[in-house]
Amino acid sequence: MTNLKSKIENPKSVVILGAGAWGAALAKLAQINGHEVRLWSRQGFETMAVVLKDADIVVSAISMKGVRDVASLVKSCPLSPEIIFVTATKGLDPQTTCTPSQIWQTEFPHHSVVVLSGPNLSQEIEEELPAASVVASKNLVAAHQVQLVFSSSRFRVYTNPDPIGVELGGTLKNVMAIAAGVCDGLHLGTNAKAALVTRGLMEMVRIGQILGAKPETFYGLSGLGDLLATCNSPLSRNYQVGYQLASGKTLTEILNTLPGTAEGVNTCRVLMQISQQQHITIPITEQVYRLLESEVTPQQALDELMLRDIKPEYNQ
Ligand SMILES: NC(=O)C1=CN([C@@H]2O[C@H](COP(=O)(O)OP(=O)(O)OC[C@H]3O[C@@H](n4cnc5c(N)ncnc54)[C@H](OP(=O)(O)O)[C@@H]3O)[C@@H](O)[C@H]2O)C=CC1
Ligand SMILES: O=C(CO)COP(=O)(O)O
Repeated sequence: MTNLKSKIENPKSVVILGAGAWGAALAKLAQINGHEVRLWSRQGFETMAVVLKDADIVVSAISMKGVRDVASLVKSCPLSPEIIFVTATKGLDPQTTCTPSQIWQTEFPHHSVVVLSGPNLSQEIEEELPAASVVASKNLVAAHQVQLVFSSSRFRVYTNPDPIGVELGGTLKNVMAIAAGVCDGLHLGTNAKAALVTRGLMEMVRIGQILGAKPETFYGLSGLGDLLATCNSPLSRNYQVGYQLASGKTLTEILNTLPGTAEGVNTCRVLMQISQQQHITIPITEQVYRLLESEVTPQQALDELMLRDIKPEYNQ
């Protein structure tokens, strides 16, 4: 355990890849802790090689669609063997169904890869409101290094030894946040929302276990915590997608005006591929998918869920 009140004795050189909402918020968190921070964006003037020079920690806050390209660009640059990679992306690769950390680990098999995920709506972090998050890795020494970089009196960071569970918690909840937005957009009430989020969590655990996550991880900050944040906040872009679908807008109209990325849209499609390959029952995800594909209306999606076969709460 480390006493945070002691001043930072070992400032790191931190590179943040992606200058979107989350990259900018993470850069600010590391900067206020006294670390040297450089932000890379594909729209910036500095080359990746220049930005990465002497980096200790490289944080990817790129949206899922750019992760593969950015990881191979990083691979083409000279790198210290000591660099720790941190991934903060909450998505799944449509081509391979891999998580972002699996992509980074495959590209950099000799480096430590740490997942950072939690209930962290970037606007609240920018407003300096208190929040907590999780850093997870097979290498807990590396996770602790990253914990030190970001921990402060307003950002409390925990370590966790289940990177795939922590990563999937943050990724799968985006689909549930779309469903929660629909629920609120249809004014279905608090009971309906509680049922949706609870059954959604069970669905997340079911998928997560098959993909190698520990069930208990989903009851922590990166699972239940992020589910509560994004299913209840209009700041969540995924929630906004659902809310606006319920108000009759098309997905194209919504995405054209949405500020930033709603990863749940792509994640939902990838989860349908996974559920077909692995025969996993994911009724809520399936209805969100059908809604996104305009195969059902919000009301029809609700009816489909309510009229499924009745069954015991556990061991469906
Ligand atoms: N915002 C939030 O509250 C949180 C977001 N996240 C996750 O972080 C990730 C980023 O989210 P957020 O910052 O909000 O999204 P934004 O849409 O604000 O930013 C996305 C970033 O990814 C970059 N990017 C996208 N495609 C490429 C590409 N092909 N090559 C290089 N860069 C690319 C964008 O660059 P450009 O600007 O040039 O398009 C931009 O810097 C998502 O996976 C999200 O789920 C996680 C926790 C909190
Ligand atoms: O992941 C997030 C908060 O933890 C951000 O949610 P959205 O991507 O839905 O805005």
